[in-house]
Amino acid sequence: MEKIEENGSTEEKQSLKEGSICGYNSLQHLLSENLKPQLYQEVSRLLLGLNCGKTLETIAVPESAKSLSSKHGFDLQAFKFSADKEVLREPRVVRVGLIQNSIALPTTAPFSDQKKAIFEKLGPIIDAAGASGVNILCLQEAWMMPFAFCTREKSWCELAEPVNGESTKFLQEFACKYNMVIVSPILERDINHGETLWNTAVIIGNNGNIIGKHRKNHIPRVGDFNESTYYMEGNTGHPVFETAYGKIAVNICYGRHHPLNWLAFGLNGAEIVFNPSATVGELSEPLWPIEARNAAIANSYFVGSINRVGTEIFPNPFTSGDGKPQHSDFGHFYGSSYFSAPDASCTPSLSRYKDGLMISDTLNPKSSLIPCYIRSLLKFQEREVGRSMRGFIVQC
Ligand SMILES: NC(=O)NCCC(=O)O
Repeated sequence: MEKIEENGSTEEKQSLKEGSICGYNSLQHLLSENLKPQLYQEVSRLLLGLNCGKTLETIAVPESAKSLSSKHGFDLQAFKFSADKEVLREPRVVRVGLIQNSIALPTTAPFSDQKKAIFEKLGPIIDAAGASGVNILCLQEAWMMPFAFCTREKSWCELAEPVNGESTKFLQEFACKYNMVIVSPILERDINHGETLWNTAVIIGNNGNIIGKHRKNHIPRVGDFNESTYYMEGNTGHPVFETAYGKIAVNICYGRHHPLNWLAFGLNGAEIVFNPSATVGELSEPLWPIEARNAAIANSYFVGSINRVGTEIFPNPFTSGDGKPQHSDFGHFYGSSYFSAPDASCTPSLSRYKDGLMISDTLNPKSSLIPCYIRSLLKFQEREVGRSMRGFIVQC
């Protein structure tokens, strides 16, 4: 996107409207457009780290994925984390995808139309992931609905679905078509237990089978994020799911602020942990590039962080008991999805305001040649902390 005119106030208004940073779609874009190439390289080295001593390599995606991205206007980026080759084992490369998206219709549209429009919008992005050979794909938190929890209105509960509901069925087709594991974070209605609502990630296997589910461990009660009106604190512990491509776990949104969540998933053997989120600039943007990346370093696994995009405006203004005037939106969901690796390197982030697909090749993080920054600490954690915690952890 072109930078808009130098006039501060016009720039500011435009940025607020679309969610850009002064006209740029990401911090990396802002820096690359304004710094001399050599300076940008240095800043990038410090901001994103180096993988095997080098800037992270990009990978080629097929023309069909590129044309889906330009036709449907979503950001598409693809990278490859490397490691030294082992002599006795082939590398186990897992191609992972993250999707961020805005809602597709105004929140005043009939619920069924809203959901259908999100399905339609996601189809081409999932197709691009499939065409690019993605093995494991993760969507954003509560991807099948607007993030209505701020409103505290009961009607939005209607959008909740059973684990094997409409959204799962929609994704099962893609899982089969592309032999792809899909992590689908939804608002769950537990029809077998009094219709209790949960914030749940459904793990769909590469044959379209349901491998399992994980329910969000920690509910935010911060400003507009009073989500406890809608769903319960999860009761699934810290499961790790054995998929055809590797062991994965899901630390849903607010759970990323709690180091023990990350540790527990690591102790249970996760190789890749996803953090599907819905979070806004004012609240968490300075934390966003730090927490997941730190978790990858501290626990020696890869992390895929996903945040939704856009500003969602609700029909009835609401307050959140925080003394602030009533308002009709949460703020801007700033996207910026990215991957982090155990050696402290990370990808640039996706756009701050556009839908996007981030692809990255990861390697078996337990391989002795993955440049983990603190491998010995992980061993210590497994031995000392694991001994005392294992009893509490639900193993899949
Ligand atoms: N959905 C959710 O857990 N939001 C929390 C926002 C944050 O802490 O970044």
